[in-house]
Amino acid sequence: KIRHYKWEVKYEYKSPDCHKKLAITINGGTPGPTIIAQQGDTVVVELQNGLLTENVAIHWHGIRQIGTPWMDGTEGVTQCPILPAETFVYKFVVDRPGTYMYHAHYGMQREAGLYGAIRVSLPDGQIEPFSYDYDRSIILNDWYHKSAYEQAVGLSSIPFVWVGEPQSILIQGRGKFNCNTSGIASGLCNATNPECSPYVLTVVPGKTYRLRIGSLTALSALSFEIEGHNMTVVEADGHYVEPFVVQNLFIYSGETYSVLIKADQSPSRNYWASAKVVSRNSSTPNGLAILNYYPNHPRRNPTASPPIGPIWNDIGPRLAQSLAIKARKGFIHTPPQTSDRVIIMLNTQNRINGNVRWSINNVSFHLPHTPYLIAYKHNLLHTFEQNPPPEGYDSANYDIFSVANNTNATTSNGAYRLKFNTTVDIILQNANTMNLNNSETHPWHLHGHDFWVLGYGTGKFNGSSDPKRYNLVDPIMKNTVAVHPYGWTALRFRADNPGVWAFHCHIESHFYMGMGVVFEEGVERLGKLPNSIMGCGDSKGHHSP
Ligand SMILES: O=C1O[C@H]([C@@H](O)CO)C(O)=C1O
Repeated sequence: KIRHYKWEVKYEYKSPDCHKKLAITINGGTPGPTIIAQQGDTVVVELQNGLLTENVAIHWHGIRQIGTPWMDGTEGVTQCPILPAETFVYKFVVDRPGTYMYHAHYGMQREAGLYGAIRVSLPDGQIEPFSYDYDRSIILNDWYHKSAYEQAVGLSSIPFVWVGEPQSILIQGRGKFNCNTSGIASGLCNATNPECSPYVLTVVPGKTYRLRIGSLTALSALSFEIEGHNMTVVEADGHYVEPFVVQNLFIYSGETYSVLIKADQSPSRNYWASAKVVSRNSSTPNGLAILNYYPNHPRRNPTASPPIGPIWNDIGPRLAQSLAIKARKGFIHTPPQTSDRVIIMLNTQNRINGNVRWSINNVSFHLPHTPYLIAYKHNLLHTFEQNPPPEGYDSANYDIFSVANNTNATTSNGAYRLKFNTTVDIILQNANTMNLNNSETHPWHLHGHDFWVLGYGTGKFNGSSDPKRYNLVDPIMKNTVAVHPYGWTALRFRADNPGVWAFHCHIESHFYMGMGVVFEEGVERLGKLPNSIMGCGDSKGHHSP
């Protein structure tokens, strides 16, 4: 089946947390429309750029784009940006059931509100390996009052201006900023605006709900919980999870989960759902929504106070949850038992030419003006640096626990070229930031593939002993995974999808500050590129014959 959507993207005044802001909307909304499709369907999105003076590009997060790498929506990697007043047609197949998302992938536009959910159901006649009565989705986000543009300029200025903690946490596009905060001009914040009334999930007592939860936060790692209700985790990034029960779900930007919730508490009242910032010492108030037990009034506040949530700096339970996520029995994709190449990626914060940047093996990434996909396919290799980034770092002499100088750090747009159909291991190694005793959580997202999560560890990865502890039996496959503070995460994937693919920290400001890399694989196998992705940089006039 073809699922056809017509979207207009434009700026509008919105008050998702009661505070008025220019937000980027799709057909008038943020979040935008949910794409609902069935496995094997073709999704067609006719996107009209109604922003007056800004380009745009939309990435279909978690969709592998097999055979359509030019539809990945990553500006500078897979396409030229879409100019104002132009229409670009995205067309791709959703080949796996599960919970996915879409969002802007140009500059820092995602955090202006350009995002939404994709839900892919099983083909007719097939059933999920778990049962539920109703299917619902929410996206968690954090929200800033400053524009994405102002933030981006601050991040690349000298002196550096950090974006700081978000003003609000949004649950399905709704949050609550305290309008009585000093310094808020009158008329800018209205606590009774219906746009910022909390999101309400109405449940029928006794029924079981599949709640699909995605996070597209710009910065925050979150803990999500529903007062008095356990959640059974059954899906992660489109893959079935061997079920386990949690009271709170840790979720990092770019991840999706499905949890089962049974409405088995007293039906005499409503309950709070809460999303709290963890991993950063944040002053952002928890995002709140209402679990409404029918027939209580949906707007009646729960009688109890909202759950407080876990302590922000306790890594233990977050690591424990990461380790608990395994592929579901009967749905295990066994990984290749060995790999052809191992790339170790040291994640550091550095100062380069006076700018605060993030680097991988001391190389901070920046996007070229000619998208890589076009450059490789049309042999425009002069458009980016041909020197590939390093395969590792001097681990014997590097102390990940101290503030390092990294005076040799540079910026580059060189790419890793992967031999087609080989197996690649990536070890993401975390380290101290430029601040004493500080290491952050980074959710890394890979375009075009799902990877196996082979293991996590604390401290420095040991290349001879740690691989012996890899889970090669039932590892989960994901497209986004957390690297915990001072820890490492090991991934494995098959370079079997011809194209050029970004791999980056999903924190919007961190990618903007250079925290990413690009992989090329099998571009020579691709047919002619569509003309619609061309037109910028040296791809001008390079229309396919
Ligand atoms: O990239 C970042 O910069 C700040 C801080 O390290 C410097 O102000 C921060 O918390 C980040 O995640």
